[in-house]
Amino acid sequence: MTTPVLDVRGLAYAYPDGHQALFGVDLHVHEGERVAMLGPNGAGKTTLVLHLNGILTAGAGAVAVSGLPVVKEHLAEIRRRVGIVFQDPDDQLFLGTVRQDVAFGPANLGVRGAALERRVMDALDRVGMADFVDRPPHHLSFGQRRRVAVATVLAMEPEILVLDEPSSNLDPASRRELADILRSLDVTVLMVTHDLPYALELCPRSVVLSDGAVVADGRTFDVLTDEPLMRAHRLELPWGFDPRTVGSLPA
Ligand SMILES: Nc1ncnc2c1ncn2[C@@H]1O[C@H](COP(=O)(O)OP(=O)(O)OP(=O)(O)O)[C@@H](O)[C@H]1O
Repeated sequence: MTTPVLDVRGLAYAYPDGHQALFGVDLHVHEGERVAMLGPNGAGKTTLVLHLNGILTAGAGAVAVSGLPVVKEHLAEIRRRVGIVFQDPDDQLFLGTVRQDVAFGPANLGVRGAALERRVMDALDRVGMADFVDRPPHHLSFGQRRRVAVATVLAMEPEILVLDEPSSNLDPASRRELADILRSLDVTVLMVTHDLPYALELCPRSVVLSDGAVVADGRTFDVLTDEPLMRAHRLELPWGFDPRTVGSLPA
């Protein structure tokens, strides 16, 4: 078996106020997988994500990315390997033009000149935003800003792309277009979402986190059709949506 791109073992974490948010989480994601992380509000999904690039430090257990432990001395390399797209694109776009925002990360890694411009244009091409390179991000629509936020992360050439609620606040066409983009990327994906049809459409595998622990890990179709599991962990399909009539991706 190859080394997982993402290897989370026995991860436990309590916030400084004493609230225990994670209890011994295990999660292994291999190269090229697209995995959805599902779970009710307060399950610990964001807390887990914040451990993946060292924003939070494990209380117990360990996280490694392609074999490299997420610890203080490796943070710069870990942050190159793990690209996190946060729910609000405005957390990631703060410069005057789309070009500057997408160039920011690779420029910090020392990429310069034509190589930097290539990285920027490649990343924008992959999200269909190359025509917007000279525009101020704050003049773009929310959906366009989310795509640029994805490009800022792709420009770092990460080994794993972590997305927090990628479909939230998108209109149906933008939601579908982003799904097409995510499917076309040749990168390992971990996607936190409450949008269960999106998980089914994009991710062959889903992990369910509830009360800080993994309670299911398997084919998305199997998870979404396990009614007792769904009920026990407050997961609800949209009214009228039946995974059986949509089919599923191969595991
Ligand atoms: N800074 C904090 N200090 C104390 N407790 C916190 C803090 N941030 C989150 N928590 C608690 O930790 C638990 C897990 O929160 P987390 O944000 O990871 O859940 P989540 O699964 O991402 O939820 P959601 O689906 O609502 O985004 C919750 O009970 C939450 O109240």
